[in-house]
Amino acid sequence: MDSDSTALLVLVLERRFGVLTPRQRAMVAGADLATKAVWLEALPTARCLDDLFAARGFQTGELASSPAALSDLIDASPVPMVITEGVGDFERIVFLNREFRQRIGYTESDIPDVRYWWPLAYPDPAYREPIAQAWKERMARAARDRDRIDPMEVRIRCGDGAVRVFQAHATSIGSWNLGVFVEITALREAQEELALSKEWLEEAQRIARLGHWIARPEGGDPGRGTLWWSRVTYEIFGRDPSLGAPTIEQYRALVHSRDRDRIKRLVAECADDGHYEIEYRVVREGGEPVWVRELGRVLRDDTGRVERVIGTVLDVTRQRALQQELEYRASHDALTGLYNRAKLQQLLRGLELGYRESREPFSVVLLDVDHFKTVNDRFGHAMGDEVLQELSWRMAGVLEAEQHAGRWGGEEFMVLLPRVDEHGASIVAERIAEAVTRHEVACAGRVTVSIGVAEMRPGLSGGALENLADRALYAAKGDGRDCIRRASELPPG
Ligand SMILES: Nc1nc2c(ncn2[C@@H]2O[C@H](COP(=O)(O)OP(=O)(O)OP(=O)(O)O)[C@@H](O)[C@H]2O)c(=O)[nH]1
Repeated sequence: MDSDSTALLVLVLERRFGVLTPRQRAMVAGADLATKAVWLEALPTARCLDDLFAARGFQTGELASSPAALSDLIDASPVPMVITEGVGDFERIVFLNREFRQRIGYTESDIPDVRYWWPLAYPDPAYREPIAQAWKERMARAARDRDRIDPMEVRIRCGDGAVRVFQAHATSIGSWNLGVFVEITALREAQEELALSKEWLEEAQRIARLGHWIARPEGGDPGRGTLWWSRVTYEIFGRDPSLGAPTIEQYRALVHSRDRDRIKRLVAECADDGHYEIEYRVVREGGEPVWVRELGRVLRDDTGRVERVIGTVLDVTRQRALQQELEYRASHDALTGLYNRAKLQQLLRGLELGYRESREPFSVVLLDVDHFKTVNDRFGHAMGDEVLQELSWRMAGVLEAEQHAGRWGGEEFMVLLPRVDEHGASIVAERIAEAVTRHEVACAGRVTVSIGVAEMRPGLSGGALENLADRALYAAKGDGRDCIRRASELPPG
């Protein structure tokens, strides 16, 4: 009986406080029944094992000697407990403690043996049968080995109709079995709620293309260490989650080589509050490029070492593409694909500024299609459009990378030539004229252009330079068209 009471007490204590140390086990084994009784009585109010072992003030010879007294103590346990006798379908309910009766809502008269218990606790046969089978097998094994069963999670329909979740533990003591039902309904509900919130968060992040992550640098070096990524972060970076979390080095390998150092610098130099924001390219496996916007926060310890970096990552590939398209449309002529007037003016301002600061020469070429009205009148406006497109491509084809061609308006075009003087500009103009007139343009036949060129000079504004080129162009028109005139050769005025 004494070893049985020790086993019982150890079980009860471990359910409440976790696994006992060998010293604590020895204390329990060495205690007489009266002391054990005191401990069990103090169990509901004890905060820790030391509290319990310090409990005094309850001594009755009766408790020490009577098995009935032991059931009184079990009755006081804050955990639902049941004492049964025998195994299998004939497992007889001997005793249900107060907590069991109150929480699970049945009394001994409701469940004389387990055959009554199963249908009450588990009304759905599809759930009941495997549970009953597993319980019987475990109890038979526990009885044979005088051991405990592996705890089982069960969803019990209680007397009040509510389904509660318990972790059922049991141990066999002689011909008796002690079942202990630790309720984990709140835990499971919280876990389910958490899982659901996680699922919703993930779904919301998937819709928004937004992931989050935590970096734990090694030795304060943000370039080395481990990362935690949310599921959507894996999707954005195109990494298979089954490969596990990447190291910081593996993450850096996914970042476009031209952006890596920019990120490193930003993290190292970010503002006092630790926040930073950056857009960079990620090259996914297979080479697919993705643009991301990262918002991060660097957390440092008291010595200033980087402890953690946390942040979000947003896939902005679509926005980037849209932004690029808008920028393209705002700066390019829809018909010819060359720069539009606004962009030419902006480039002209830039060149003018450079000239003022360092006297770097540049020239403007202004070009107008000759008798273009006739093309429209003879072949129609659509053919006129085609002629303008064809001329644009021919013109762009003779220019170098930094030489900018654009449509100044109607059938008039401008070319900006950085680091080119008027002489160089007239050579470029000749090349353009040659490219335009060399072949006939579709069914419009041979098309010619008149060109004016002008070089930036001290005291001129960009607008005045453009006027000069315009005057040179008019001179070319006046001289019979299909020719080039330089501003420096114009009569004064
Ligand atoms: N098809 C087409 N025609 C255009 C476009 N923009 C302007 N034009 C036409 O270009 C013609 C320009 O005519 P004018 O200014 O009289 O000049 P021109 O006929 O080229 O004569 P010169 O410049 O004196 O040689 C007009 O008929 C405009 O309608 C365009 O985008 N497409």
